[in-house]
Amino acid sequence: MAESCKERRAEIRKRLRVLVVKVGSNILTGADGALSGRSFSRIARQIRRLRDEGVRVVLVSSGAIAAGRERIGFGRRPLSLAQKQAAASAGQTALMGQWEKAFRRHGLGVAQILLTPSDIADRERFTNLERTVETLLSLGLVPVVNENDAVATFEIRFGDNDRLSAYVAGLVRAQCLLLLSDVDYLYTADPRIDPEARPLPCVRHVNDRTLRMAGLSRSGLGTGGMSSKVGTAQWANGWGLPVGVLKGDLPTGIFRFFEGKTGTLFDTDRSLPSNRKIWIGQFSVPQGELHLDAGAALALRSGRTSLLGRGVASLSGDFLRGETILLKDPQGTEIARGIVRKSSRAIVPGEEGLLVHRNDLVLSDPSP
Ligand SMILES: Nc1ncnc2c1ncn2[C@@H]1O[C@H](COP(=O)(O)OP(=O)(O)O)[C@@H](O)[C@H]1O
Ligand SMILES: N[C@@H](CCC(=O)OP(=O)(O)O)C(=O)O
Repeated sequence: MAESCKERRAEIRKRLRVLVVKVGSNILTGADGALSGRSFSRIARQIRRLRDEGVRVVLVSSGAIAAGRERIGFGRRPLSLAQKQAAASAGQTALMGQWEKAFRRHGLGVAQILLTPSDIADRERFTNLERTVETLLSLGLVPVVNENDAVATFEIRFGDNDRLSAYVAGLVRAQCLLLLSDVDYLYTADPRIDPEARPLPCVRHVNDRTLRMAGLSRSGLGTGGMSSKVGTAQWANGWGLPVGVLKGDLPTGIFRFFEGKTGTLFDTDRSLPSNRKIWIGQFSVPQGELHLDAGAALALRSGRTSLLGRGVASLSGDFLRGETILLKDPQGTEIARGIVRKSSRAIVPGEEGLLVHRNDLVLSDPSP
């Protein structure tokens, strides 16, 4: 492995205070599809060690649907959405039971959190959630997060836990996200299909080529496949979060990852913003737009000024004070996102007054 990649992992490890670990369904189940204790206990042991070394860990665990299939007797046959949701509901208790047992052996308690995208998009729910997770961590518990599959619909769902885990990492402002899978690296092609595929220890800029390597295939019980891990890494790297993909059922895999001995590091040279800025820039759903004049657009791009009403030429959408809006230049290009201090009804374009404070502004990436 190139020295710089190894050094980066050591650096991330040194700065690590909060880590999010996501565990895929495949490593939590045996060949028969039933939950199998081995990975649970290996992961719990490593998390205990991390905790002893001062790292707070939030777990995102898949496996509810796999566990529910077994419980209900669905086997491996394709399921309708309603059947999957029923399986998730029945399986979630079995899944938590396994985590509870595994962590108890190491003197740690667990706490369950089930999320839907609206819990993240709404500022108040997001901050409540943040407080809850923070309290759980300071009480020494391990939060175990999963999607609330029972209520999620096709339109309103994270879709897979790779993406959910990046949201959780933003929520707790983790310095790293680890995706534990049944494969030890991102390879140049799916290693189950192409025996010539080479492992990639370090990826610096995820691009279309990287996304193509992951293809569309996925293993037995997984939902997202490697492509959802690579897509998640691309998104998370974009706002400053390094992401690792590694094999999850090894006794000391997490430590070996940070020693540079296994796994792929999707690295970024951006520094991690505050979680408020992560929320504004990535997680919130903009409710409207302010169209700026050329002077205001230029000033805003410097990233150091607040937006005053006199720089606004027009607006669109129906938004409330405290919601997120897009700020666009006269050509219609998005410059930034920010939390607005007045509702759309109270704004008169061109009129004096603070509309978005610079602390509530996040500059958007210039389009490539
Ligand atoms: N380029 C690739 N490198 C590594 N694994 C790949 C690649 N392309 C496809 N895969 C497949 O992705 C699978 C992991 O994704 P997935 O089944 O969703 O697991 P999980 O349950 O851990 O989320 C691997 O088992 C592997 O066969
Ligand atoms: N919420 C689902 C997990 C969906 C999912 O992303 O699964 P995986 O690809 O195994 O991480 C469950 O608990 O079964």
